[in-house]
Amino acid sequence: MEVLARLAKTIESRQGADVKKSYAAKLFSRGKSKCAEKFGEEAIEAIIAAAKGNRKNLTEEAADVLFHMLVMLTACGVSLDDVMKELQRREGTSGIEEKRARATG
Ligand SMILES: N=c1c2ncn([C@@H]3O[C@H](COP(=O)(O)OP(=O)(O)OP(=O)(O)O)[C@@H](O)[C@H]3O)c2ncn1[C@@H]1O[C@H](COP(=O)(O)O)[C@@H](O)[C@H]1O
Repeated sequence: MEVLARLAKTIESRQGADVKKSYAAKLFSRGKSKCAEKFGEEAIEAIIAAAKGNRKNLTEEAADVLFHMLVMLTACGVSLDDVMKELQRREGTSGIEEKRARATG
């Protein structure tokens, strides 16, 4: 978790940085749609690794997914803290129960 929080801070600090020196800055400079597209590409690569049952490859692709998700969130003005708060709000509520409440409510 500490690594993810540190990475989020590093990524935030790359906004407006030199695109020749920072990959995150390069993505930001291409706009939020491009950041979202890259996240989608990495997610698909993770899906393929999972389907193939390749644990090493899936671990690497999952790291790419998390990195690109943080870039996308930052580009859209959503912080990791915002997402953590949403997860915290959901803590203790079963997904099954939540879905049932949505269907009936
Ligand atoms: N965790 C990562 C990380 N994971 C993946 N990547 C990069 O994500 C890219 C994905 O590769 P692709 O082939 O899909 O993309 P590409 O072909 O380079 O780009 P496109 O032309 O397709 O847009 C590679 O360049 C990887 O190096 C990362 N780049 C940076 N980080 C972290 O982010 C920090 C800030 O990085 P910079 O912004 O580069 O300073 C670094 O210190 C790292 O901790």
